[in-house]
Amino acid sequence: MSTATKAFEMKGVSKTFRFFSLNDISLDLEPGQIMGLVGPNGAGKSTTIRLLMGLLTADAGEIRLLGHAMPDQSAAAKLDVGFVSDDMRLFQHLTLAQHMDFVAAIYPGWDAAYAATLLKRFGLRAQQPVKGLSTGEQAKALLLLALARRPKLLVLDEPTSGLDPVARHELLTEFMDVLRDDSRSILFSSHNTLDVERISDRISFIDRGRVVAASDKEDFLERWRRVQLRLPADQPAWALPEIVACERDGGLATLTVDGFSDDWLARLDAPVQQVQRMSLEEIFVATVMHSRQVQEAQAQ
Ligand SMILES: Nc1ncnc2c1ncn2[C@@H]1O[C@H](COP(=O)(O)OP(=O)(O)OP(=O)(O)O)[C@@H](O)[C@H]1O
Repeated sequence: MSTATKAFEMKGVSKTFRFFSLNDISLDLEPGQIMGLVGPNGAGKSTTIRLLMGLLTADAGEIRLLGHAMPDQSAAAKLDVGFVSDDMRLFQHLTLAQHMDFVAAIYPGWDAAYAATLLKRFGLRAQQPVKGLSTGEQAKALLLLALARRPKLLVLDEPTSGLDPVARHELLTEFMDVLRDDSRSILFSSHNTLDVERISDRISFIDRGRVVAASDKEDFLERWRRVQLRLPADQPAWALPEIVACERDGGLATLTVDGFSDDWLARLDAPVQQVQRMSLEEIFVATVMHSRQVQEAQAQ
């Protein structure tokens, strides 16, 4: 196990609003890794990130950002954390160059050469007042300001929303570049499972205020399969914990399996038609649907 300070840690964190509660969130990230936080609308992704950044105070639990207790030590933590969320705004009457000067004056890690490279790569004009930039350009400008600080941890709430596919591609490439220095880490939330699948080392699924699954990306992709096999219509389906869904069509059954292995499949002792890997999007949907079914069954 690594002894290095974790990029962040949340233990048993809860927060209740009038119509929503975030329950018992426990997540952590090793330095040098990217975590994708994935969840449906209103799942609690932004609330989790706001708690982590000390913008909200938890009702219960412990939060550490680069080893600093939050929110008490947030000033120390934030020196080394770059944060961008989609409700952030730039000063509309200033140019991007003025923003860059401003950020460079505050943060000692500012890397002017890297900022110049990002300006070119993102196709931004430093001398143009921000109010003349498109929405996507403003999002890229915010990301440039965060990236060029070379923070130890980047926390990005929906960083790719509003960006065109080319800009998204450039940004994801930039994220991978950040991790060339293996003490740096990224936490980002997204609905876009393709982006998450492409760059994350760790993935956490969140739904209705709870973490419903969290593991290494490879582990998710290895464990889940769609298995199609022949099963006579009059024979009951298997009641096994690994089978999270079973669709039947005449003599065919399609199983969605979490915990697949060749040995497991052999135990079913049925003629197999097809075994397919699942995309992260399919795994995400199956995880959320299954967790909701379990919760609803428990509530009855
Ligand atoms: N300050 C607040 N006061 C009351 N309710 C809040 C507050 N902040 C968030 N919520 C509620 O918490 C729930 C989760 O919101 P949150 O923004 O964390 O979700 P999300 O997963 O980021 O969603 P989306 O993908 O749609 O952005 C929502 O129902 C929202 O109304």
